[in-house]
Amino acid sequence: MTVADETRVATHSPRSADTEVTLDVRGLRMRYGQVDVLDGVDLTARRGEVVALLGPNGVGKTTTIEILEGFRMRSAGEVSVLGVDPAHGDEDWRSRLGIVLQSWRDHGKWKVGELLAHMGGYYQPHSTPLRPRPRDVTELLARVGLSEHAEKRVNSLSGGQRRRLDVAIGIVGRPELLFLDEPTAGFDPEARREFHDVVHNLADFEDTTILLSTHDLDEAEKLADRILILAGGRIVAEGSPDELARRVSRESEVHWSIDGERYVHATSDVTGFVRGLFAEYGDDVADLDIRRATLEDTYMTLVQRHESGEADDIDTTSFEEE
Ligand SMILES: Nc1ncnc2c1ncn2[C@@H]1O[C@H](COP(=O)(O)OP(=O)(O)OP(=O)(O)O)[C@@H](O)[C@H]1O
Repeated sequence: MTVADETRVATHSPRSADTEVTLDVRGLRMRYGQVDVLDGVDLTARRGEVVALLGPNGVGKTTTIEILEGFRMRSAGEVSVLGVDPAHGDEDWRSRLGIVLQSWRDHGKWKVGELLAHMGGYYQPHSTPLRPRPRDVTELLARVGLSEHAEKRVNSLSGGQRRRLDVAIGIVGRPELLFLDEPTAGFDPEARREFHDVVHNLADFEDTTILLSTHDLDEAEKLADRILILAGGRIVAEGSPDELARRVSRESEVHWSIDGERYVHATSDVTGFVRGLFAEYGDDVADLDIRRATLEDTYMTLVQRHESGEADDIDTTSFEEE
């Protein structure tokens, strides 16, 4: 398995407006008892796009994903997943989805390789020339870093290895659309990096659409073309990490030093400021560093704004202008 280049930050090209929409959700509502957990969620994803769903604990991320997977009936709203309403999805539709649940504790006595071959068997009748199904087990084990564990029983795997197997099960059928619910919980840094490589490859080379929920903002920033923040039952912000950062603060911090003395200046015109700095001090400028609000800063600000009731309108311009 190749080691991922962690400097790569969702660099695959943005999907154009005419790229096929694989996920389309309008006014999704979910009520548990007297509580409206989802209160009008709108979201869209295009083929090959990686979309990250962020939000505080208990906000309804898993509920949303389970509705899209067809595992949970919604209270109201329109939902189209690969052109089908999940409430009426048949076997053929299901074979086009890949699912990595938050926890999957079955099949403990199976050997890893055997389990993947068994699971893969379900997809064989749904193989197409464009998407040969299932994936080759040896290739799949290598891809998720489990080659050495093919003969081990599932219940003897570590937590992180088990999670890698969950990912392998999710992609054995070469899905067009992959749902990942907190996929890297329990991963060590190396496994996380390798997993990110797997996701980039799926999106870039196989045009797989990916919807993932995560609490790891660094992971969201590395993987996602677009980030959705769910709060109070709705998507309160969406956009690329940069677009979201600009919503919170249009200013970036420029740090530099001259003759060992350190300076910092906040500006919304970084290019103009830096040009002026070099025009004035030339080669004396050292340690130049430009810092924009991190996704964590942005996320905290947007969620707190929402919780304090001063939420602004959803900014969907990035998506509509594509
Ligand atoms: N079957 C159910 N019956 C009643 N309430 C439920 C049910 N499933 C979930 N809930 C409630 O709905 C809310 C949303 O839960 P959900 O698991 O979708 O949140 P989440 O955003 O995925 O949370 P986390 O980040 O902690 O995984 C929670 O308050 C939860 O307690």
